[in-house]
Amino acid sequence: MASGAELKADIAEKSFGQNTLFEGLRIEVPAGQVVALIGPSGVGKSTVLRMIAGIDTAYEGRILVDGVAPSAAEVPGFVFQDPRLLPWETALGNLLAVKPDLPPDEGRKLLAAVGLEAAADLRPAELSGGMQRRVALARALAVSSRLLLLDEPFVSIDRKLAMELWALLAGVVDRFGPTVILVTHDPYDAAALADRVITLRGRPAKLVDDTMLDVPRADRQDDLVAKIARELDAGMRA
Ligand SMILES: Nc1ncnc2c1ncn2[C@@H]1O[C@H](COP(=O)(O)OP(=O)(O)OP(=O)(O)O)[C@@H](O)[C@H]1O
Repeated sequence: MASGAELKADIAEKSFGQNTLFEGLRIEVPAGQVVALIGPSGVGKSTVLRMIAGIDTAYEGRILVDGVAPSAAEVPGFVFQDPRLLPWETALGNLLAVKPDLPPDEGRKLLAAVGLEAAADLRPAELSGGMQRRVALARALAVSSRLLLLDEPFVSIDRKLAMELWALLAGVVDRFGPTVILVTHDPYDAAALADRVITLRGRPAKLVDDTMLDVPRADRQDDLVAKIARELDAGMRA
């Protein structure tokens, strides 16, 4: 199994005009860790992801992915709030669109890993919303199984579907071992999935909490997830 990427972010300053989002924010993530980055809307979570991905380079400081700048590192897999699939491509075609050299058999295996072996040749309009989100996850894995950046992938879906997707993502993590940064404002996502939860708050945003969740993911029953989520929520608001 390929190991996940190692991340080191030392952001001296990140501003949009007069709006200083970060001043002295340091986050280090060892290979293969699943980190949930939580905090209120507008605190700067998505901006952190864009900087790690090398999409946003307008900051002072240094981000290293496996010891090199994001622009020189392997492109990460990105999952957005909405699946953003190409409507004219099949599920498999959507994987090949971002990774043209992916052998189709490998693409089918990735789709099978997210439970879509029978849907590889269907177009997005023929897929349910949950299935489209699975394709988006398989597409991210097609790009990289070493670093997955997930930006609110469970937002605006009901809890039942979110729980299905949590289980799916947990399976992907167990199988492929990527480093994952999961941005969410919902502490339930973090409680269900993360090894570690980092809470950001304020403007400029500070790292106000950094907690390891010691109970293995597979052993977190619903009531424990709810309890951890309540504690995280209280910490986010404190
Ligand atoms: N391209 C941009 N130009 C100017 N301001 C921006 C830009 N991108 C983000 N911001 C501002 O930076 C702040 C943080 O935005 P960001 O999207 O990173 O927050 P977030 O924590 O991910 O919020 P949400 O949970 O609502 O997505 C916000 O005040 C936003 O308006």
